[in-house]
Amino acid sequence: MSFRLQPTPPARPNRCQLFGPGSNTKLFAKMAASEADVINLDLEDSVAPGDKDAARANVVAAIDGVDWGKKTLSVRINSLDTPYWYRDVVDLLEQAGERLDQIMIPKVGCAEDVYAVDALVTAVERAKGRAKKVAFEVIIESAAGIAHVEEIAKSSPRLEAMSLGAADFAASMGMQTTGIGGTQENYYMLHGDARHYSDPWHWAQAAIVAACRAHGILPVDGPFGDFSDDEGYRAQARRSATLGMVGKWAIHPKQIALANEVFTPSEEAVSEAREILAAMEQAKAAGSGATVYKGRLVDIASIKQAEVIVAQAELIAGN
Ligand SMILES: C[C@@H](C(=O)SCCNC(=O)CCNC(=O)[C@H](O)C(C)(C)COP(=O)(O)OP(=O)(O)OC[C@H]1O[C@@H](n2cnc3c(N)ncnc32)[C@H](O)[C@@H]1OP(=O)(O)O)[C@H](O)C(=O)O
Ligand SMILES: [Mg+2]
Repeated sequence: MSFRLQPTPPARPNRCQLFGPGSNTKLFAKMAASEADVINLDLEDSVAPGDKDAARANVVAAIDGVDWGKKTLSVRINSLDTPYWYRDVVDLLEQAGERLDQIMIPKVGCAEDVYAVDALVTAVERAKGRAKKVAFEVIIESAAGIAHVEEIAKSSPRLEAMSLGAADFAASMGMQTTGIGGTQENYYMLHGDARHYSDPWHWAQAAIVAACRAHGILPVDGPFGDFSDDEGYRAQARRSATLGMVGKWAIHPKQIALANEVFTPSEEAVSEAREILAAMEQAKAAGSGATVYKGRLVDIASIKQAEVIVAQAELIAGN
């Protein structure tokens, strides 16, 4: 470990972020009753330009009018290249109560984007005497966003989470696809006659995870558009979890259980992690820094790996 210790991310469950358009009030109670850890009420791309004002008013009313239980409640504002975002921020913080936990800033391209929202949020919070500081989450979904991912990750003490937005990211990168996440038919290696599919999202996800882990932010995988494809969602989510992401978006209620399943460590994984910790306790008592567990090496680094699994399980069990 560096002399500068790796900061700890917020200790709250973030296995599934369920989205719903702010213009569709019929969904709000269903979202609140769901098993998602985080709710994202959307003012951005799922809301048509003509519905922006009504959606904003719906969301302001729903923040206090709906019982969101223990969920993290987040509102996605419009991006900084639109005329809508400042009104989103001002109305949310002037008119909604303190139940609002988080603002999601989409299409962040540089640290200054977050700085601008922070300045406005801070001014309105002070003017209104709001006791609770609202947190931020950002979406990396452009070439600029991924190029500046580390400076974005350290852009504000309000920042708690960062997601990959596969659709806008693909468009910004000029990728030849209309799919939102998942396997891409033309992204393969040929070995003889066999096609071996690679993951075109992998490098961006890995960059996000590294930036987040370096700065104490939760890395989250974004949407998977084909909500009729459970196995495709599961496979994408498993890759994300293996890389170090803590959760994934759901754009349909079908996807909530899938996310919760993948991002909750299995009983088997937790008991194996506890066995590794016990084996290392014995090794340490015997004056050794390494031992053999089920025929494989475990050492002091294995303690930290096992602690990640146990900590994830305890965090979820405690909520
Ligand atoms: C890609 C970029 C993004 O911006 S993703 C995030 C923004 N998108 C959204 O917020 C879309 C959210 N989803 C929906 O609006 C809908 O799910 C839908 C339009 C995709 C489908 O709705 P539909 O009603 O047709 O679906 P049904 O199968 O009939 O619904 C069954 C049942 O579930 C209820 N339902 C539907 N959606 C939700 C929801 N989001 N939350 C809670 N409940 C929901 C529905 O009302 C039905 O209920 P019932 O009638 O059975 O009581 C990204 O930025 C990028 O760039 O990548
Ligand atoms: Mg987007």
